[in-house]
Amino acid sequence: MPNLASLFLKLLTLGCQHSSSKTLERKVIQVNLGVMVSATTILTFDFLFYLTGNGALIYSGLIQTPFLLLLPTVWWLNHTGRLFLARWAIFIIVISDTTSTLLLAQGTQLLIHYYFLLFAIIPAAFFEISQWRSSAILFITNLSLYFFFQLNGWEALPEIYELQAQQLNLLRVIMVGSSVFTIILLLLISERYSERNEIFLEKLANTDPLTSLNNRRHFIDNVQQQLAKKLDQNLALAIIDIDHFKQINDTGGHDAGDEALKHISQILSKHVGEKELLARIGGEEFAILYIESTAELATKKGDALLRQFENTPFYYFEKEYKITASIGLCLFTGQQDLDQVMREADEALYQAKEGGRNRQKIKKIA
Ligand SMILES: Nc1nc2c(ncn2[C@@H]2O[C@H](COP(=O)(O)OP(=O)(O)OP(=O)(O)O)[C@@H](O)[C@H]2O)c(=O)[nH]1
Repeated sequence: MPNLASLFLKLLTLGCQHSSSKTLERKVIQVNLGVMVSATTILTFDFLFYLTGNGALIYSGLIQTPFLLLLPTVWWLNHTGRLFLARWAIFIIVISDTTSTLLLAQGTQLLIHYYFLLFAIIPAAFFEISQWRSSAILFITNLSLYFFFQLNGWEALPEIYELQAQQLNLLRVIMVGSSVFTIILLLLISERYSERNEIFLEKLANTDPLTSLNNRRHFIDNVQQQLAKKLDQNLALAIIDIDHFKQINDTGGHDAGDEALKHISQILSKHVGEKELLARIGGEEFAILYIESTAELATKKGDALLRQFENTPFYYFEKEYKITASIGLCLFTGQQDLDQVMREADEALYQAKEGGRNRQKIKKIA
């Protein structure tokens, strides 16, 4: 079973490695899925035709065999990076398949010409906006084919007229239903992919790429949201600045500095509670918003953090780097301007640095 699932996933994503964007990747997946849906539809109808025992329908199923065998070439084209050709290939195959079956066996009796409506709509999803000419050609061709057969009809092989009315109706319903199902499936994939892309882009816009912590902008947005929750709160904003960070870069190189920042981020992530907000707001500067925090609680937390830094040295290529930090803390109630709170915390941080580093200073604004 897991092998089947991984095979399905492999076939679905064939060619994605050649896609230059998430949108193109989605289209490649839709084309690959189109191959699966087309093959399943052909095989299902072949089976149903076999069940009816009607010779003309069984013959119409046989006519489809070469097209069924051609479908994997679409996967092969995607796999080899010929994404544009693959999209044309799937349409040429399914249009030829439908037309041959209609002309040589089924006529318009089973409503197979309704598929032309499906083939007219889908190119808009399969091709990119810049390839609108392909979408337009396929749209006009398929719509013309649909109108032609809808208005003029086409005679089926005589044996098809021997089908019972009930059988014929059932096959018609399945034929139209499968077109609608295909459209819904492709729409769902499109929606799911767009949703995933939005989440991905949002994360990218909100996160610091080096440490994966929230960035400054996202931190400020989150704090503003916290302030909007209620008027009077006990909040504390801490700005944490690593002491003499430049020395790590100077001694171990920029890469050592980067690794040290990751190490520091891990300590900070473990330190903050579930509801507290943490971010990297500058090069070697971090911020925490403590919620429901008195002066005593915030001081305790700050002290614990300073000890944690001291007790967790950073190693890079077996060299030990002692890490200490200075903290500027501002206690506030949520009714003040955030810029003012940040300025006060910065001022407290400056005092902590001036006072000899590896310490915290507290300010309170009412
Ligand atoms: N490796 C690395 N270094 C960074 C990054 N961002 C900032 N820095 C470095 O951090 C150092 C900050 O130096 P300063 O602002 O002089 O402060 P400091 O050396 O930490 O000293 P004090 O803050 O005064 O204790 C600079 O050398 C920056 O190049 C980064 O993303 N990666």
